[in-house]
Amino acid sequence: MAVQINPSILSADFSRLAEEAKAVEGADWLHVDVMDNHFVPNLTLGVPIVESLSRATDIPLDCHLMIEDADRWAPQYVEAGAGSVTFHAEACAAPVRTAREIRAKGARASMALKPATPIEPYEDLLPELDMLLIMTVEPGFGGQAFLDIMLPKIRRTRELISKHGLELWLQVDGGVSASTIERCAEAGADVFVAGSAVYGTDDPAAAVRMLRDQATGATTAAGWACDH
Ligand SMILES: O=C(CO)[C@H](O)[C@H](O)COP(=O)(O)O
Repeated sequence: MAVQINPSILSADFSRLAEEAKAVEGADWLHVDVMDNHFVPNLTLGVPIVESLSRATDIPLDCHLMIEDADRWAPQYVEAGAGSVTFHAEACAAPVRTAREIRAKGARASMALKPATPIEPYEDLLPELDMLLIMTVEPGFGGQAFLDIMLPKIRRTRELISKHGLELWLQVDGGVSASTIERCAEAGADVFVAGSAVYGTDDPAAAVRMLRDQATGATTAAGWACDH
């Protein structure tokens, strides 16, 4: 699979979301950060805004639910127009049932792990998922420094994906920029969320292209791109 770059609207201007979506034309997905001020200490947006945004852009929505009670809410984001819904392992009582519900409603099912949550207890669940998100910052805010200590977890997850022969996408989110994306790609990530590194520039579409070129180069050099 070719690498994918998903700009995070957490760093966009929330009063102009439709225009901000147009500013990243060429991006693979638009990463929508849903925060409830309980699971994370920040509050952003919910179902009605996702519904409006899905009508305002042709870029598919990659909704990252940083909320409690994810089992209850995840299917509603599919109904609101999300093409991919990510729930947190730490906030989901029944990840298999929730992933199956997301898929049954026609979206891609994804699970996220906070930095302190290991991948190993979830190995048997991986076939139920279309994507695994490894947080490379503590979730809640954009503009944080990338956590290098997550690179071994990315490597171990890539090895598990290869071991089981899965078509699972491996996403990283938090502090992904021109100076960190190559390390993530070398470690095995293939879907990259970037907020400030895209929306913090004068030309967000050009930033997407540059990040894509860097990640593609690093993935090819690492030599694992062709086997999945
Ligand atoms: O999920 C998130 C924070 O919880 C954001 O998607 C992430 O932090 C993106 O912002 P940046 O690229 O500036 O780190």
